[in-house]
Amino acid sequence: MSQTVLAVHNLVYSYTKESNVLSEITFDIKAGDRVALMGATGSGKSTLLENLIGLKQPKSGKILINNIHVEPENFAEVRRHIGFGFQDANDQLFMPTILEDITFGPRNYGVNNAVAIDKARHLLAEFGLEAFERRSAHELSGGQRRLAALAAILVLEPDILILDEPTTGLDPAWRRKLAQVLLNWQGKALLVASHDLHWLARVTQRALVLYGGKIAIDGEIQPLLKDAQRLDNLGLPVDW
Ligand SMILES: Nc1ncnc2c1ncn2[C@@H]1O[C@H](COP(=O)(O)OP(=O)(O)OP(=O)(O)O)[C@@H](O)[C@H]1O
Repeated sequence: MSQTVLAVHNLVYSYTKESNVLSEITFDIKAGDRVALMGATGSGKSTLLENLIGLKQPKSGKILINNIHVEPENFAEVRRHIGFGFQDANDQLFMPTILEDITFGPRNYGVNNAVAIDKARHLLAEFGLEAFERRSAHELSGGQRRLAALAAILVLEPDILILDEPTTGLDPAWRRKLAQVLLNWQGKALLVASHDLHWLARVTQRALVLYGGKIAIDGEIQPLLKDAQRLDNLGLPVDW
């Protein structure tokens, strides 16, 4: 049986004393699982993702990554297992060149510079960005920046990749390119929050849907996306 990479038990989170944004959130993600996190605007997707990586602290409940509690004393260790892509790729690219951005993480973890460069170049070639390695992030298009940020995450070989709205601002060709990159990245766990239902249907197999602060659905994505009425009831009308 596949190893559980992420386990969430009864997570509760609130911004205010009056009400909880998330409650009774329980689910597991195993190695090889490809999971879509869906929900209407304001349903709590980003809040949940930020709890998973320790940027926010739950009011109660447990989060385990590879059996390690996501708690302040373990953050450094836990973050070695997680790759997190922010909504804004600019948050992840800050070095003078893309090559330095991608090698920054491995070098920080003590990987030999030549090995780090080799890995980075391999990813740049896979993503079709090899000609841009000496450019800085602000000299790239939005789509190129997004893939460069993804390369900076994947170079660390995380056990779980967590992405928040990765297709925002991408045209159909770049949405397809991003999907192909993620489909080639097999065997590891993927959790991706998005409003882009058609794109999610190509990249993931399972849907977690947040509604009313809870997980309303945890099941196969394909039948759900064919059920327009159900999606509508969950605040996810199709083709709007
Ligand atoms: N810093 C904050 N203080 C108070 N409430 C907040 C804060 N950040 C978010 N919220 C509220 O928490 C709820 C969940 O927000 P969140 O950003 O997690 O939703 P989301 O599903 O990611 O939305 P979107 O699809 O628009 O990105 C919303 O009602 C939002 O207004």
